Amino acid sequence: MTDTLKDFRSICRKIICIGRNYSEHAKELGNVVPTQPIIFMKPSTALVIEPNDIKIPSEWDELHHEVELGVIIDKTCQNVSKEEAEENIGGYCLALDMTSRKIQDDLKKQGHPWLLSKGFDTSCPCGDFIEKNQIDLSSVNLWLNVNENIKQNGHTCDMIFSVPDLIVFISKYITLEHGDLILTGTPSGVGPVKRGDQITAGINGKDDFKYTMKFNVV
Ligand SMILES: O=C([O-])CC(=O)C(=O)O
Ligand SMILES: [Mg+2]
Repeated sequence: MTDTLKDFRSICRKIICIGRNYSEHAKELGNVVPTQPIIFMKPSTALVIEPNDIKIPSEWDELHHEVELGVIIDKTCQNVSKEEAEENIGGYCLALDMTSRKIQDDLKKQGHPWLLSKGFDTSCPCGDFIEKNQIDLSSVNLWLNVNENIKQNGHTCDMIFSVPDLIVFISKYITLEHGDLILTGTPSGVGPVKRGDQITAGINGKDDFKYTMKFNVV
């Protein structure tokens, strides 16, 4: 792992996101559980870091919060095998996939891409680099509070497609590069936030490792 990866938020060239990777979340929005990963992207301009705010675009009233585990790619790779997948991971981060559910629903009905609903500026709040050895992929807890009320509390053991499976799938079609970020999907409990709300999110990893971040919604 090279040192520049600690600064992944400024070198990241692409953010690849997974949709419906937890069956409880697929069901809560009335979607079928996928049989292969659903992928979409956010532009790197979607990234926002503390102490900056999540900005709801002016014509919209609310966004949905989705807390997710972010995987940061170390080595540029294509066509990765399941055995090699782990070697290409440089570290992790806590991330939010902020979504205009109303816009996404309208786009879905029309069969259009989701980009506008999920790729606007500040739609990807992201925490600091987390060392690989702090995370055991089979037992990561992700949680999210809105105004001190718990809304999401999930475990990566409930992912439909594991992180290695996702790297195998994506790298078959898209070259993964140093600093790329993969958002691995949200557990259930997504819901609205409005201007004036505060989101606190956290990740609990190995050996009491804990990381939290806080964002105001404006
Ligand atoms: O908008 C959605 O429900 C798809 C998605 O990003 C997720 O499951 O994390
Ligand atoms: Mg998501």
